[in-house]
Amino acid sequence: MRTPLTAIGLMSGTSLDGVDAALITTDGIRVFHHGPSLTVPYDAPLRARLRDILDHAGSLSPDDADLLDAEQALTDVHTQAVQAVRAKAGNTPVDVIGLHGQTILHAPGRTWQIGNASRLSATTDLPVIHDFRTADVQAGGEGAPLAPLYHAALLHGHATPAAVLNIGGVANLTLMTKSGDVLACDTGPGNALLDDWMFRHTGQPCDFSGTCAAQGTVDMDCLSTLLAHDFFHKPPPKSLDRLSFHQALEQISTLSVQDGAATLTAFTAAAIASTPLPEQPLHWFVCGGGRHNPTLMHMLAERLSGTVQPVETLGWDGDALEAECFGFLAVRSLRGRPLSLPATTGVPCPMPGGRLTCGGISPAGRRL
Ligand SMILES: Nc1ncnc2c1ncn2[C@@H]1O[C@H](COP(=O)(O)OP(=O)(O)OP(=O)(O)O)[C@@H](O)[C@H]1O
Ligand SMILES: CC(=O)N[C@H]1[C@@H]2OC[C@@H](O2)[C@@H](O)[C@@H]1O[C@H](C)C(=O)O
Repeated sequence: MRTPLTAIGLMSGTSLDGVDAALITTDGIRVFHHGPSLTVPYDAPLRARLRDILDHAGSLSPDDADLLDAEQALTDVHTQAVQAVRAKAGNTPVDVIGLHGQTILHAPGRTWQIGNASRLSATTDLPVIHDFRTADVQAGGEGAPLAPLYHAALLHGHATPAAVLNIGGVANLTLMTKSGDVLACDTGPGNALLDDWMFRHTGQPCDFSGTCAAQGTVDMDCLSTLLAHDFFHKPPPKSLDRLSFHQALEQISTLSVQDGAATLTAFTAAAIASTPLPEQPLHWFVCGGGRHNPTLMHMLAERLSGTVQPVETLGWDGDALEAECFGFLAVRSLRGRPLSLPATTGVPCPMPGGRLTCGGISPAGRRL
């Protein structure tokens, strides 16, 4: 075992709701301590700017002035998150930051996360590992999902086959088989389509507690149309962009707000349940914001053969898991360990990744 390091992981997810930060102590194989975590929400103007960038990322140049300005604002929220976690942890020494950044585009052969590692390093006086996905994509992988090796580290010693299911803006799963193999993929939409539907029809950011969907009826014809998307004909490993299902809201546009919410919730659940897996999990452990939606959790339990429970039943924090993951991956990156495997991203061989940036700080004397 190599010396454990203390890392702060930072994740700005596809829901664009804010940056999650979490502190962990790990050697990149096992996790020795889960420290505090928190979310710093984006204010409405930053959220709107990020949404606009995401909608136009395909035509943006990396030196676009508005893009760089938004990136700076985004980075400064990340700095606040690091300072807040450090304060919450009693200013315990931290070795490294893992900065995922905000994905603004994800397509075959190209993945783009914004967030200025050099500025973050300078403002926090810490080394930063960032750009986690590029090496995988350049080697021919999907570049996502990257959480599986973290999920597998946490599942170590638990009954298998078991799955960890993250329902964020997009949903992704990790299966650990009976023999301990790890395989993974994005499964389809998570909450993002439902969020967009609710915002369009009610001005609310999401279907709080699934109450709107619970009042509606799933339109089976619309659901079949949604499930006919090409993505569901591809075998895993596979990954998605937040906008991959952008036509869905038009495809259900004639439905009432309640029936639309019910149909989109069923779409997320049915997409997960239809993912082809070599073994059916005995247990599904759910993390990400979707586990706060009882209508979605109920629809999942109806469609899956194993038990469906939030990851809190294992003592994990389902709102901090992705941020923790990028602290874990930062330590793996420093140690040259793979971040992805052929069965998690389709990369031809186990692939290290991430880049170290020390923006003006001296790495001397740091125990990396
Ligand atoms: N109380 C709640 N009731 C219903 N839905 C909720 C609730 N709390 C959170 N959510 C849903 O969870 C979403 C946020 O989930 P999460 O923070 O896991 O996403 P993310 O990390 O941004 O996404 P990704 O994992 O795709 O990067 C919200 O946008 C909302 O749809
Ligand atoms: C390209 C990108 O940012 N993908 C995210 C997104 O959000 C969920 C799902 O789609 C997953 O593939 C990934 O995030 C997690 C942290 C991952 O890489 O495992």
